[in-house]
Amino acid sequence: MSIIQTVRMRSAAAGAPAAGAGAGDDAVALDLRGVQKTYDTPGRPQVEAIRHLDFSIRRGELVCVVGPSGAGKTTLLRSIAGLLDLTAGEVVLDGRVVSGPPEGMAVVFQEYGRSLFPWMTVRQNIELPLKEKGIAKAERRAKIDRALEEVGLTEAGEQHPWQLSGGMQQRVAIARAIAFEPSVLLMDEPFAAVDAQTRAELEDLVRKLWKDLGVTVLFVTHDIDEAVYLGERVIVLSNRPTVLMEDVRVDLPAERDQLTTRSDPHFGELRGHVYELIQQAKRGVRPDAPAASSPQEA
Ligand SMILES: Nc1ncnc2c1ncn2[C@@H]1O[C@H](COP(=O)(O)OP(=O)(O)OP(=O)(O)O)[C@@H](O)[C@H]1O
Repeated sequence: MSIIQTVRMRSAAAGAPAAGAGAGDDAVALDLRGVQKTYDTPGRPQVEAIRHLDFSIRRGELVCVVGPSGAGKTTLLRSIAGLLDLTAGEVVLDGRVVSGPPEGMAVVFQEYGRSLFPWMTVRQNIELPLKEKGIAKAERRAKIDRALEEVGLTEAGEQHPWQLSGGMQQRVAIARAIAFEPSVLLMDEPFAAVDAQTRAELEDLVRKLWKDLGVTVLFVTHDIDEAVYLGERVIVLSNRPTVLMEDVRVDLPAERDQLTTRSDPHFGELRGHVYELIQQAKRGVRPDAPAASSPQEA
């Protein structure tokens, strides 16, 4: 997906207030209520991607989503981002039903190379959505400075993306997202295309930003270790059509680092548990499967 789509996402109008909004829970940033998505392409068989998803994310939480390949992770993310029409249910962001790309959301995609404009400097790339939002120049400058500092790229502002490493480019994409000060930051396998060492650094950057800025993060990944290392919760999806396998609470200490956390026996237990859930999901075990009938009933 391109930055153009990302920028448009941010500038479109927010949806209508959700039923019960106002009396709602201020602590909930994102609420999925009975979300269903079936792709219905004329001339092609229907694809039921999401059968039923209900979960919420509290303000300031960092939640990861994992699931087997083809489970519907991207469909889920695009549904939350207001890029797909749902078949049923609703996504509620800050008490408002998402009916198109919402104002308070920013997305970081895997393909940093395609999401940054190569002819613009790093600062100009970060500035673009701020301009779209109508923020005055002095304030834009301050927000860009802070975002660059947060991602450790203060010196790179006048460079172009193609002059930077892949990891640095992804930092620029993250800086652009946080400069915008979204209510919810969606990250779609953002580190899948970088080397292992850079990936570890970027994971630590996400934890740091999350703590510094208090932003709510929904992070989709294929990587079970990454999900457990980063998240306060890991939402495990079933195979397609998707339902929730389990919402796993990651009760590891808030202070995490690559060495200590990953060698914590409890990290190993959590990792093993999520791994086992994914293996079950791949075998077709799912919570909504009808219970096997007893011989008497057969
Ligand atoms: N535009 C579309 N039209 C029809 N079917 C689609 C469309 N997009 C996705 N699908 C189907 O929906 C299902 C879920 O796809 P999705 O890309 O959301 O899964 P995923 O979990 O992100 O996959 P992966 O782990 O491989 O990235 C798949 O069967 C896919 O083929």
